[in-house]
Amino acid sequence: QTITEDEVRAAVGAIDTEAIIANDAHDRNWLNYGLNYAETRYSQLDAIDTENVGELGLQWSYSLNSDRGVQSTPIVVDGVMYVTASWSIVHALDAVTGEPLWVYDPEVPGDFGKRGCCDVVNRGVAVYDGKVYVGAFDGYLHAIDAATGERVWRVDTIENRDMSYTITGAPRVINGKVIIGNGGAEFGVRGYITAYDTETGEENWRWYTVPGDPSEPFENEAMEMAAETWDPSASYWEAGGGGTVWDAMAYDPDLNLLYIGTGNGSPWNQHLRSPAGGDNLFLASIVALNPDTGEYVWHYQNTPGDTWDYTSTQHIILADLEIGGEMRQVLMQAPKNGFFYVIDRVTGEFISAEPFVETTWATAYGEDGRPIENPAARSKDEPFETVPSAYGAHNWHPMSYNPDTGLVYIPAQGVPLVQATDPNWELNSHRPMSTMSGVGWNLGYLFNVVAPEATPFGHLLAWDPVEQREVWRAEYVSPWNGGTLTTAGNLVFQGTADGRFIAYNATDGALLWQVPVTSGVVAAPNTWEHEGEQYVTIAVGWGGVYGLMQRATDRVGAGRVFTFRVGADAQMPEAEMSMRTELVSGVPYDPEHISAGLATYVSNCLFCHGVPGVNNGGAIPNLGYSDAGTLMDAEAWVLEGIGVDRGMPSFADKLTAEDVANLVAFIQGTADSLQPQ
Ligand SMILES: O=C(O)c1cc(C(=O)O)c2c(n1)C(=O)C(=O)c1cc(C(=O)O)[nH]c1-2
Ligand SMILES: [Ca+2]
Repeated sequence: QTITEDEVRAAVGAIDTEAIIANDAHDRNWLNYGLNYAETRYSQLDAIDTENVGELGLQWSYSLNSDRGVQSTPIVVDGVMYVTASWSIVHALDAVTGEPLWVYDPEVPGDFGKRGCCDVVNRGVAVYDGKVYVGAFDGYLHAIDAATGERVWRVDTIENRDMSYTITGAPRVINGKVIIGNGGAEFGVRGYITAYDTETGEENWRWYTVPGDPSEPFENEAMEMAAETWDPSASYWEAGGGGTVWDAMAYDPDLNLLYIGTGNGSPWNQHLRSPAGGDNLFLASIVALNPDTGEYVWHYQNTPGDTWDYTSTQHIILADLEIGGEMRQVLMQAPKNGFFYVIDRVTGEFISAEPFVETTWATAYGEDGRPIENPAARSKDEPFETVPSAYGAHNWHPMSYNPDTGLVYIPAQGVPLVQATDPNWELNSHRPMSTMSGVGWNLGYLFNVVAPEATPFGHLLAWDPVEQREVWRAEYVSPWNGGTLTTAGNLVFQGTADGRFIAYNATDGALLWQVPVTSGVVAAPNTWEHEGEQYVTIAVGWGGVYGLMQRATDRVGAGRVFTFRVGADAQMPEAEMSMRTELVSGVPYDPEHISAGLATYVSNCLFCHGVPGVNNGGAIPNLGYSDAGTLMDAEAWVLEGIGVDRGMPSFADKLTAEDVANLVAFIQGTADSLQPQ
């Protein structure tokens, strides 16, 4: 090992708010989830450029020992790397050699997996004053000694553990406070964001995104204002209201403003949530807060009265752009709803919004900053195919902004879905694991009662935010490609759903270098310098909400971190695991049990395992491709909980041995019907 505990202590001990800001002068370290507080993911390092990028070779790779989604952007401080795997496990590595320094497991119970909508993922850590901070999937925020990996403190961020709150996002540290939001709006929660003292873990402030029980006093004036935009007769607040702050944050130190993105409503369907309509503040909005006090400063709502899971939690980037001959301090966002926004970050004033993919829910934005909606898109009486769908035209996968090219590099996509109002939805009938709840999603919609017409796609989109137009694109075979990094070497780096890591020319999109990695990629790469040498790192591991059930490559290796350097020549590893590609056969069953098994399957298994044999699964196995032994052992999996550590809950208090026999009949029967005759 080349790095000592004292060296780590000194390096991370020197990180404070000023040090994060000072790193902007050279970008040698990667100190914040999005590199800097502006979250540009543009590095000034230029030793790797369009001339020599083709000579990148493997410096090292490191197994994260995980089989679910890896979404982490590593943090790098003076040659020490902190990267997270699924289940929020933190790995500290020597960044130059890939040797582990320590591993910290926050011990998220496997049973907690069912409380998240979208895989047991984690997007990374924050570092500050000698400590590493991770928000664990079960809602605890941990402070860890950066040198030893010992826990310093742990706090519970969840105010009501009967509700399905989680954490997937990376914390940010500003002015001595560590700030984190939660996920959970698919299940029914009330969104908020909380700041804790970095030293002690003591709560400094909490800001709710939507109003609560109207019989209680409002927490602040912002909540009073927000309440006027909800149907006062509705009991939305009993379902939580939604608005979770599950990913994006950015900070402007000069304005001392923290920008957050808020999520969708709980339930999704606005006819059920707030029948009289209204904007339903602060759902699907960008909100500016004072990071010292948590006080509201301004907001801009991208999607008024959200009913489509059009979260505005997608990446926010701060930049200064010349618009109409004037320099403007702006923020940029490409949220799920398919429009690219440029907003004045001082005042919240709307500057422009244009579609970066096809959009059917709205055609354009008016000068007032409101969408011109297609009235059919709210699917009140008839199903409607919204484009984009709830998967988003762009999801959490970080974009990047290169001030040299003036372009934003967006992982854009389309995943077709048709939404129809669920006539049988009842408030709070859907709690985690309740009967007929799927796994507890609480949306108020049915999906694909009519087949969608759109075709799925994924591409890397280079977008000019001033002119609001596409400049170039790179097409992929599938949606759900990784986040992007751009550099002063005139490069864009991105990993793909089909398991490649690619470098493009940032100006024109020419593909300059690519290498196959051990599984599909969803995370964003980073770059950093140590002792005069520039490195590029990507954490690989297929998963996240689309990746749970679908995949675009047969390579399904464990989560793994890869670091590249010009001239390095370590051997690229092979994928350790491969998928079974034969349908299950030979498991005995009674054909009369198939139809009962179908009903049980749809309400308990479908949401994660998909339709047996229809495609070969993603991070969660498709049971149509089980081996016969596993299926014969179904009672152990379903009733005895042998898979709990891997996230497969026990259904012992919900299903019987007879139900399991029916499930087996349905799975084997379906596989038999799909066998070529
Ligand atoms: O409403 C929420 O609270 C919430 C949370 C999360 C999450 O925490 O990961 C996702 C979403 N929504 C969501 O809508 C979504 O598409 C999504 C994708 C992913 C992922 O990790 O792949 N997470 C989430
Ligand atoms: Ca959501």
